Formats: sequence, structure tokens, C-alpha cells
Amino acid sequence: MRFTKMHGLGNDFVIVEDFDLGLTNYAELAMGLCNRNFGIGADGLALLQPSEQAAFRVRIFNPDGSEAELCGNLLRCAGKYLYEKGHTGETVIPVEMYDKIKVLRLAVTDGVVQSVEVDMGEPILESDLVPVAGKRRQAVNEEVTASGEKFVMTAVSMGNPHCVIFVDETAAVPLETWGPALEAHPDFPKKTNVEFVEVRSRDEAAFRVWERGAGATLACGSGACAVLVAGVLSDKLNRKATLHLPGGSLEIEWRDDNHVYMTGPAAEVFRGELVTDEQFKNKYLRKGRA
Ligand SMILES: N[C@@H](CCC[C@H](N)C(=O)O)C(=O)O
Repeated sequence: MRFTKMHGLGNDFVIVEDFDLGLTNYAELAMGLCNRNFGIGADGLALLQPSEQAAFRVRIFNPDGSEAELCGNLLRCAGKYLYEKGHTGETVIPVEMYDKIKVLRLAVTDGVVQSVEVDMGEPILESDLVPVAGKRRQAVNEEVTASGEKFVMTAVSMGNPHCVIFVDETAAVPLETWGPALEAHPDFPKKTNVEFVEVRSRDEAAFRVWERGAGATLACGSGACAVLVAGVLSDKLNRKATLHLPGGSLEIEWRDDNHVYMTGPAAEVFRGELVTDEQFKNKYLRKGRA
């Protein structure tokens, strides 16, 4: 089984072409391949599949085996992969992810994808759709207690749930303690990604992220979109801003069409082949497949 290792600002993925491979048991496969000691190591397993509604379908499985509804950094990697590997000659690519179609716009020079803009869609703020518990219709600057601390958070779904918390200094955040406590907080019935944000100006902010099902990562594209939306709703950020993450920066814009657009780079790290034996084939390939 061939794979390609890619990353978007250090948010890394094992990418597998599953156009006719007939892979199965995705959750278990993700847990194995994403393991940094016993596997390849990644923040997610990505499967490229055929789609009936778009040019391609992309699925993302977290290292804990759960499937996520959206992954912004992966969509940029997928755009670069699909174009540079010759799966498409188009620079505008509609891609199906979970239950939505996302449109990727590639900036290409001499056949090399320099950056990708992704239409990440409309933010979802209704509490019951994020989902986040509580009586209010929207959870904007709401109190939540976790790990013995009181936080003021804004809950935003970009398809996947995010809990955005503004802090004075991201460096002072004990991410490994607060992150998991908020990720599994009972107020978030589908769990949540968590972003701790330091605003630098109305056009710039830095944040650290604890990802649902993955832990601390160097970047999160959907998280950056949620941060911008929470920043606008809290009157801290303009509708267009640069968001800095430990792995690099993203340009995010919440346009008048109510869609959030993310622009940033993607990179290939290496390609490899997984040595598969009969046991692997029986476990991870659908019956009757080679
Ligand atoms: N890193 C991604 C988000 C990946 C999914 C996330 N862990 C979840 O479970 O929602 C991004 O760039 O958006």
C-alpha cells in the first residue's frame, strides 16, 4: 500500500489513494498508521476516494480512530496532491468532505502548487448544531468550567466543533491540561477542538490548538476559521486577519457571502510503501480485493 506524507503548517497526514484499493476498517487503520512510535506517525489518516457529487471525496480519520467532518489543512494538502500527481488539471476543484462540498482554488506556478484557498463554508453558531449544551441560542462569550478553571468561550462549528478562548498570553496556557479537559467537557456532546487565542491587533492573532481526537497539533485550519469568527463576534478581530500558529500562518477571511475562506501552503514530506502481509490484507482490504 503506497502512501504520501504531507503537511499543512506542520499539521501532518498520511495520504492514501483509495480510489479502487478497497480499504476498510478505517478507524483501526488510522490508529495504527498515525501512531508516532509504532506507525508512520501523523495527525490524521486521509483517504482520497471517488465522489458522485464532486470531483473527489476526501475523508479524514483522527489518530484516535474518529472520523472528522472537516480538516482545513488536509484540504490544502489534497489540492496540491491531486493536481501535482496529475489526477486533475483543474485549478478549481470541488471536493466532498463528510456531508459537504468544499471548493479548493490552487495558485500554481510552473506546475507547482504554491498555495491553496479553501472555501470552508458558513460557520454554524446555533448551540444545538455546534453542538454545545446550554440554554442560549448561540454560545458567544459563555462561561465554562474545566480542570478547576473558569473560561470564557465561544463555540463555533465549521462542520466540526470548536471552543475558542481568548487569553492574555498563549505561552502561559497549560495546553496538555486544559486541552483534554475541555475536549471531553460534557457541554460538548460530540467533544470539541479547543483554541487558545492571543489577539495582537484587529488584523492579527496567535493561537495554540488542542485537537479533538489528535491532541496538540502545530496548526488547525478549521480552528483558524473558528478563531476568526469568534474574534469578529467578540469585536476583537476584523473580518480578514492573519492567524499565527506554532507551524506557520494562515490568511482567513469571513466574506459577505457568509463563507469563511482560508489560504495557506501545503507540502509533501515523503512517499513510502507499507509492507502488507496476508494478515493486513484480511483486516484492511475488502474481501475479494488484491
Ligand atoms: N487539523 C484539522 C482538523 C482535523 C479534525 C479535528 N481533529 C476534529 O476532530 O474535528 C484542520 O486543519 O482543520
